[in-house]
Amino acid sequence: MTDATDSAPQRYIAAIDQGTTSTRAMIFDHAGQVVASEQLEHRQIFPRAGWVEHDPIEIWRNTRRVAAAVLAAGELKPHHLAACGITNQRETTVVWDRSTGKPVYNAIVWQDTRTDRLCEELGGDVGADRYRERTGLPLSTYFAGPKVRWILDNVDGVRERAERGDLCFGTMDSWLTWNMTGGPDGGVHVTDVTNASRTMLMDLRTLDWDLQICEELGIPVSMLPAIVSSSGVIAALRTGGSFPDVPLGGILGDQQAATFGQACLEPGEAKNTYGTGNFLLMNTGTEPVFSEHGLLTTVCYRLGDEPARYALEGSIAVTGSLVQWLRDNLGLIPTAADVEDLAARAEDNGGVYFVPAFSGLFAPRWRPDARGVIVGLTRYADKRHLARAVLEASAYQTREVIEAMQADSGVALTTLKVDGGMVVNELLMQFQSDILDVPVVRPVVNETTALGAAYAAGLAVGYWDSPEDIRRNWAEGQRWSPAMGQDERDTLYDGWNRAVTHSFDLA
Ligand SMILES: Nc1ncnc2c1ncn2[C@@H]1O[C@H](COP(=O)(O)OP(=O)(O)O)[C@@H](O)[C@H]1O
Ligand SMILES: O=P(O)(O)OC[C@H](O)CO
Repeated sequence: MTDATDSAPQRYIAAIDQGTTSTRAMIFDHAGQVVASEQLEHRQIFPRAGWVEHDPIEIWRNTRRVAAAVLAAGELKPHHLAACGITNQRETTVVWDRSTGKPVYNAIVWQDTRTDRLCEELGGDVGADRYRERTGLPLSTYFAGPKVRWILDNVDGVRERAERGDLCFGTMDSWLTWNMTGGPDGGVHVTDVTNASRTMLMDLRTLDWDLQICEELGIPVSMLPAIVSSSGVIAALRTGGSFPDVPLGGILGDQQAATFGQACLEPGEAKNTYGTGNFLLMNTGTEPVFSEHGLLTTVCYRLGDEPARYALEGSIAVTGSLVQWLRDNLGLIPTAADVEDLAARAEDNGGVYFVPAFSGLFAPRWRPDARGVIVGLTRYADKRHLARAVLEASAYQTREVIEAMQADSGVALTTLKVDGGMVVNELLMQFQSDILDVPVVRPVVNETTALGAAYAAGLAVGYWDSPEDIRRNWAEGQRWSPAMGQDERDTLYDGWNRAVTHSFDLA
């Protein structure tokens, strides 16, 4: 349908990128260029050490606001949108009442470690590796299943309501999809295969819920969403919303969306996203590859009825959020971006290393007993060196994951494609290239997470013809090449590895 007042209306694709730090709404054109973008941060709630929560109502309100604002920013109307996609922070868990839409508890965020004891008990019962063989995931506080169990066990009356069929569980994609397609008035309760693959409840081969694991975790199947492909029209968005009657054509976990948006379409192609955490994913094709070096096996994406594509993933819990900690907890920088100038005022880290094991250590070491440490301090060290150590921590953790990925895949990385909020930091990108000794490449369109969701949605409605359009639209924006001597590289990385050992056994 075109509005008679429009002159040659170009149709566009919208994407909602609901991340750990903020929620964005973006609009893309056929070339994959950003037409408009709006973003709102939400509260990070820390009820006690190791607990991290978000308010689902605040996130839903922010989603509505940025969706309305992005149309206005682009001077567009909803009928200009051919489709909308959703991408989201993964594993973060919401349980809500299907008749009122009211969450029974805050969202428990993927960084939260309150389920550590439950994971120990589950591991003791059946052995941690049993979950990995079926779900591709190690038993860890990171994943949604144990978080659902915590809510059922610890929020009064919730288990009874769940067993009556009154409650819905979902990750952020489900929560937003349900609300955006009508909520209590007909909202659809779905999740896509990539998000389902982060719950520790889905069988990687059948792409369906593993009823035995659901039973072991005491999670009623009635509260689980239906699992859908990452690309395919799911429903029309609610008539009274910001994008009325626009087809919802794609859903992907944000790291899978970034992998898709970076055109990692063939086995061996990989990207690293520098966001609240860092997430390195390598496409491994239509067969899951199981890691021997501490990486996850996950669904990369599934387009319509095609065979799913799988990925090896290295998940790092704390990278960009360490910069937030420097800003919010220590007050050393007014904005996240200021960390670069502060770090640049020191020529090196002065021997200081910061191991940000705030949620334990994820890939490749998986040490839930670890906690954050700063080592190597002398009277010489000051806030400049601390800022540098904060940035270097992202680069060292990324090198650990890449070494594991190369060992698992047998594929030596020749260049690292990067994206996410931290990659505007040129000092970090140069250091990353130095410490890896490979070039680091940032695309012209850095918002590859939202772009990946837009591509999934656009493919579902024929706005783009094939994923090859993604490859054609991908363009190199900036490249950093190694400029560090091998001796310095080895000295720094040895210092990091020694520092990490001091973070163990502190939980
Ligand atoms: N110039 C910068 N240097 C380093 N970190 C930055 C910079 N700008 C933003 N960040 C960090 O990037 C993160 C936000 O990145 P983003 O990809 O939007 O996160 P998410 O998708 O997890 O919400 C924040 O943790 C912030 O501290
Ligand atoms: O919100 P991001 O971009 O940091 O991504 C968080 C991941 O999805 C957690 O698995």
